[in-house]
Amino acid sequence: MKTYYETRYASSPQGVKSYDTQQLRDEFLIENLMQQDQIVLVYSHYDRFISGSAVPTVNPLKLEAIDPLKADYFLERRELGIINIGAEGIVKVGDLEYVLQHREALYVGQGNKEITFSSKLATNPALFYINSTPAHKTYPNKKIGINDVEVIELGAPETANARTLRKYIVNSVVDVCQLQMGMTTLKSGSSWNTMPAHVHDRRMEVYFYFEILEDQAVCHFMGQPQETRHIWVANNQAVISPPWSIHSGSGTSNYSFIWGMAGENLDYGDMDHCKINELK
Ligand SMILES: O=C(O)C(=O)C[C@H](O)C(=O)CO
Ligand SMILES: [Zn+2]
Repeated sequence: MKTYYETRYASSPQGVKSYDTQQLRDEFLIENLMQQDQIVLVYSHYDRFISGSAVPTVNPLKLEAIDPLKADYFLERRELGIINIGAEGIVKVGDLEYVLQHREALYVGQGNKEITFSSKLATNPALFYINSTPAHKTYPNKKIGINDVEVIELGAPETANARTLRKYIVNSVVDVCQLQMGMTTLKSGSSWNTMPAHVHDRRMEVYFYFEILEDQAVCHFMGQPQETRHIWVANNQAVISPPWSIHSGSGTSNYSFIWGMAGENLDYGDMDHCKINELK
């Protein structure tokens, strides 16, 4: 089977208070991304956000509609964002081919029927990370190269949170219905992402962690600001963040992550920041 999918339902903050470690992981952690020769998709009931991956080697992989969509094709009522974190790959949309190098992205608008993923070299494949959200309108497809992104430097070495944030799929770079995607890379010696932490009840978010060194991990924090929980995350794993939850992490070494979100608005800056010394 080339496409594997699973569904995750929404949890209330009250319910999550009593979750044990395994239940937290079952509900919010996505452990099986970046499987060779497979498309893996996780359909979340938070804003009907899909997170997934495609790792083609010898043969191309076709993005097919999954049963929860009850659609004739995947993008019938959806838009798609793709970021390649592997070697050179090609995304074919209808008759058009988009070559994506390492850390390049593609936005694909609603209504495109045929999407296939392939790698230039089967021995050194592309690693496509995928996010998709419901869409009401078709916007043009757009490749986003490393020079097209908006770059922000955040944090400081003194507070162990110096990092570079790159906005790939935001409405100042590409027209979208509701999807936003970007990448954040921690500077050497810094460990904390998204600290000070925030919530945005208007949008859910998914963090996909990569470039975590072997034998290292990131401790991801979630939950309401005064009722936090943690989930240990390994390389190429993602965490679903409900709209009511903080999403922040501290690594035992350097790492990067791709954030993707959707919901009520396209305002990246719409966040309620939490006071660090008031977190519980
Ligand atoms: O390091 C950060 O700070 C982030 O990457 C924050 C995310 O972009 C985010 O949570 C946007 O809402
Ligand atoms: Zn956020």
